[in-house]
Amino acid sequence: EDNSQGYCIANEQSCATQLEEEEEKFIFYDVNPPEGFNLRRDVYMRFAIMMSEARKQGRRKNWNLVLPPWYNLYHWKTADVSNEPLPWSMFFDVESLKAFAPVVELHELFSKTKRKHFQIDRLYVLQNFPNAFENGVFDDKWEINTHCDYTASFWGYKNVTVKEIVCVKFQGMISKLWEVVMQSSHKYVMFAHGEIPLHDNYGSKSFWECRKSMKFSKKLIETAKKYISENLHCEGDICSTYISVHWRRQDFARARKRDVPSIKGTSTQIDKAIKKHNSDIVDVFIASDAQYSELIQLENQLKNLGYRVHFYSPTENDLQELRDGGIAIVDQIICTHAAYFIGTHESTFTFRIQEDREILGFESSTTFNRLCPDTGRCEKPSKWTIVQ
Ligand SMILES: C[C@@H]1O[C@H](OP(=O)(O)OP(=O)(O)OC[C@H]2O[C@@H](n3cnc4c(=O)[nH]c(N)nc43)[C@H](O)[C@@H]2O)[C@@H](O)[C@H](O)[C@@H]1O
Repeated sequence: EDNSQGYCIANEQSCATQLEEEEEKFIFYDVNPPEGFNLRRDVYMRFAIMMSEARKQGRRKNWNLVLPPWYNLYHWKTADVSNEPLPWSMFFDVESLKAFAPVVELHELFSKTKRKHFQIDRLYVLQNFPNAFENGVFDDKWEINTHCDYTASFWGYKNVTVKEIVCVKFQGMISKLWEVVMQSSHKYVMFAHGEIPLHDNYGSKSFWECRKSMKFSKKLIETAKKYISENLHCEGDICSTYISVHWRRQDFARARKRDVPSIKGTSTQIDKAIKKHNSDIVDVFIASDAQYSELIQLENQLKNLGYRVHFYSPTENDLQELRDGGIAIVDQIICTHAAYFIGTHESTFTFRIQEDREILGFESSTTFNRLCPDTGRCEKPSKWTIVQ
């Protein structure tokens, strides 16, 4: 450092450039490939809060978080939509994210550095400790693991590589990750398995501030609002005209039979909930990943009970423009504005809808409701209410 300062005095122009370069550092992260979109949103929040809390404390002001492009998500199955890495602006209002934490899109960084080939200095591969409760306690801790085997992939970019890979066993709060970051003076540091570090304070004031900053893109909001206005006859944020259901099927219907109802059980529960909440409601909006044949069965059963059933069915054009990820968000926004919402047990897709309803100010009894299995126990959903 002394040397570089000496150089700076001798040559002011490069001094400025050099210091500026030294100031800006970047954290990249990635998430376990099979994880879905809505868990990834929570992982983002952990990193964004880590950055913003450090800044609030007047520390690490030169560090920025690189938003990992959305690439090749397991649940995005529309085959004929081209499979390229998507920026966050496809789904979110990035200016709003930036107002909460120092984040940058990967393509912004590419254009800033003007390089054809981008090399990350060090990649830390996070791993779980084999025994989280060693000696009966869950301590926050980390340690370098010399047994390390990892094939890195960088959101589909062939021109991104890494100089050095280090495996780190990690458990505990994400703020502890700064200790790992500060191991070196590198400029570009990446974490794989970003889902391993936990929130410092789940449900705290800064949690909700970050959550509020995760506004969806204008395009997605407009698409959902147009659908609500045309099909569900509501113009405002808090609609009284329809109820919404997130009916998660696929792997949930196969592997979580004890948590989810049959198709018949679903229609019976929806009918019961409407009668209890407001028997004047006839419009039911269903968001689902179910197969077409299952949707038709549910629709017929609800029709027989006297309801009008609505699904958001994108046109080919919508699908090309919004992609699977955007279509799912439109479903979520429509669910968010309903008079009453029923979700699926332990689905992060449902959790994100519940959070948005908290932000809009719905009565929590209209939000924290779930579909129960046809028989057996049905635990009430946890109420993660907003902290202002
Ligand atoms: C058991 C776990 O469940 C986790 O799912 P869970 O939390 O529901 O929620 P997500 O993590 O978002 O993953 C489910 C994905 O399935 C699609 N999907 C689910 N429900 C709907 C819907 O109502 N409408 C539309 N359009 N799409 C839907 C969507 O792509 C969504 O991101 C998975 O991420 C994990 O990989 C694992 O399978």
